[in-house]
Amino acid sequence: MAAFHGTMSVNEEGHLVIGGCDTVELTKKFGTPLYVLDEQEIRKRCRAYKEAFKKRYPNADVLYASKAFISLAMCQLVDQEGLGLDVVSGGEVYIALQAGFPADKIYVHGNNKSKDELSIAIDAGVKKIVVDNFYELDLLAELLQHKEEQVEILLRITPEVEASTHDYIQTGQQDSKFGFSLTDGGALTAVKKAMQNQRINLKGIHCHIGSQIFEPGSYQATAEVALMFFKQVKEELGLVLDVLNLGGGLGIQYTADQQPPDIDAFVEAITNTVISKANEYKLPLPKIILEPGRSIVGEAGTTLYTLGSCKEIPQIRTYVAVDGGMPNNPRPALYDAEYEAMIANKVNQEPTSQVTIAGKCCESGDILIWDLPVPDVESGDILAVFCTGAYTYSMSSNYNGLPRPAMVLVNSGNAKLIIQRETYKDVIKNDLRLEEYQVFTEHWS
Ligand SMILES: Cc1ncc(COP(=O)(O)O)c(C=O)c1O
Ligand SMILES: N[C@@H](CCCC[NH3+])C(=O)O
Repeated sequence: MAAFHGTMSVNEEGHLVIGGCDTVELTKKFGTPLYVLDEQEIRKRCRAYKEAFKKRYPNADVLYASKAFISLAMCQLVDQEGLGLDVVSGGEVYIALQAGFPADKIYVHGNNKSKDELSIAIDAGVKKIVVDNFYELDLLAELLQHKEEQVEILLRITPEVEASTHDYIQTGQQDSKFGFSLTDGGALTAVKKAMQNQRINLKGIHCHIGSQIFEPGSYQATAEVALMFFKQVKEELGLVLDVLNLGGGLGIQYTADQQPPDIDAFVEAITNTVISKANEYKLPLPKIILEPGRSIVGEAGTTLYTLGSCKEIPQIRTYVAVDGGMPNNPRPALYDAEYEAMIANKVNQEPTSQVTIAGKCCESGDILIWDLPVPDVESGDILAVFCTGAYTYSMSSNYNGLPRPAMVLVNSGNAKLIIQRETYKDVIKNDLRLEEYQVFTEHWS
């Protein structure tokens, strides 16, 4: 049987319970597919990061990487827990500000920020920018000529550390679209350029080596590279950098065979390396920033689906389809991501067979789980897919005209609807009819 996560348990009816809520009852009230977020689990993980630093390295900030999952309620929750926010687009800045997230705790990332995105952020009081490339440095300089403000920046460098994870989510290797290169001197040139601009306050360096990573050693290697660069900047340019942001990326336990380090051990490994290397290079201890996404929200999420059609191919395979699929969770199709799941209304029943869980899209690749052990199943049963809090809703689409599911935040027997289910009307809310298009062309001529 798949292992429980967070506050999960089973009740007398043999139903899966999350945050004190019977998941079968949740589906009756809110329909399926339904994303369920375990509030206590999210808060616990935010606190674990904060605590891990507080007891051994207080000069640290933890930012939640909102790309994993952002919504108004999630921003509020993260703010209540005292974390900052990593955003990656004008849209994410907008959501954060609409949620009332403090602008001075937001960091703007991205490898191709537009002038508008930068300008809107700065005007709204968001003044911490992680600069990725020379184009952006020039854009920023141009923008700041017409503004009063000074901005704080970190320069993203490519540490040339290859983390062990799926190729699509590795970002620290030399051949990567992200960051200034160390080997061709680009990173040092960027520092010089930033130092020449009075409106730019260069605080430090950012590195992010990828996502769903289990080895603290990859972070230790990254910290070593970054601090070596701090040393070079100090020796060659006389500038002492204050901030080292080592990105996000700590992995989670999607399946029983995956063993991520716990948050405390992960932070300990990083702080030990930073302390020892800073001492070795005679540098003051920098502020450390981490920006976890998946390890905050991933295991806290469960997606509930209703089982529908079934196709049995004797001696080969049985496909059972759910009422969602790749539009709500594109990760299996994109990365061959594996998930564990159980039948939420038959938790105590022993498996009798294996079935393959298919989505409802017109794609053979729309398979959520291959060969899942299940008890006897029938249409109408509820499937709970675990660890779907990160990179599911945030990467969802309306493919095949499917409305996005609703989301509830559960805690102590209460379920709060934090994202409404899209309607068919929502699916066409931006569409215009041909005659409306005519109106636009007349406008331009
Ligand atoms: C710059 C940056 N920071 C933080 C994150 C968050 O990563 P994760 O969700 O794996 O913690 C990402 C995504 O990989 C990222 O690109
Ligand atoms: N979207 C990826 C992770 C990329 C993280 C963003 N840099 C995933 O679902 O695993």
